Amino acid sequence: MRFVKGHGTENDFVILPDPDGELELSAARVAAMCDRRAGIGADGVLHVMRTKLSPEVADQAGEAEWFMDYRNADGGVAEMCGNGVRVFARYLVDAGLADAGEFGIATRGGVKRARLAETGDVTVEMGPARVLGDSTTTVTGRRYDGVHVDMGNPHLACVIGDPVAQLDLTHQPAFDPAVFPVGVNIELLNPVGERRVVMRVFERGSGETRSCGTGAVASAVAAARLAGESTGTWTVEVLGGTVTVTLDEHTTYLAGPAVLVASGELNL
Ligand SMILES: N[C@@H](CCC[C@H](N)C(=O)O)C(=O)O
Repeated sequence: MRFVKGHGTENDFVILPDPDGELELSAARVAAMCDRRAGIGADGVLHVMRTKLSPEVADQAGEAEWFMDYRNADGGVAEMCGNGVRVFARYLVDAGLADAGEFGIATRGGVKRARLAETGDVTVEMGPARVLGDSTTTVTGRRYDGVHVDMGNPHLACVIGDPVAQLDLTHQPAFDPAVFPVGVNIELLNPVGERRVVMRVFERGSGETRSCGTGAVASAVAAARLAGESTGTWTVEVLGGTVTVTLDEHTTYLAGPAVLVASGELNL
């Protein structure tokens, strides 16, 4: 079967075009594709299906022809992926499945509108960031306070005093399963200037990744709260580059590069 490989600030994905939903995408198959030694290697899979043929999101078909069925590297299903939507939009336009400009993409977290700029950047309206309270995480024995932010998927965004560059994120940071019964994506961040933060992330289902779009929005929300702000544009530096997050009163936007790097035939 045909695949494309792409990334958004080095959050990388295997894209699987399957318009009519013929592919049996088991968790084991996804995990095998995402394996960085025995497979193609990726943080997740973007399964491309027609919205109207996907019962989970068929109600979004009037606003979005294509459904981004997102899977984490461990094979688990996720509601949303911010960098994934940006790469998915780039793929749809390159494959001739959508016209450049603005269009909707169906996700388990609702329809997201994407816009491609001539520079190659893709901006996505991510919808409102819902702040649901506070919680904590523990990384190598140190406890950090954070904000629980729902971006369609769950986040705990922690503004910390320690430099994030020095953190060991090779193991799952501890979190409160009563607050996050289906797991959580954990962001750790330092403010480094006017509306500018450095972020690292440990993603549910993938481990530490080099970027996370929904996590960048959650981080901007946490940093803005600390600064006593609720709107504005924030620059989020991640290991794989830089993304821009705009918070307005009713919604949020994520912008940054989205590139396709390879395509080929997958031996199932
Ligand atoms: N990297 C993504 C988020 C992918 C899903 C996440 N791991 C989850 O399980 O919620 C992004 O760019 O937002």
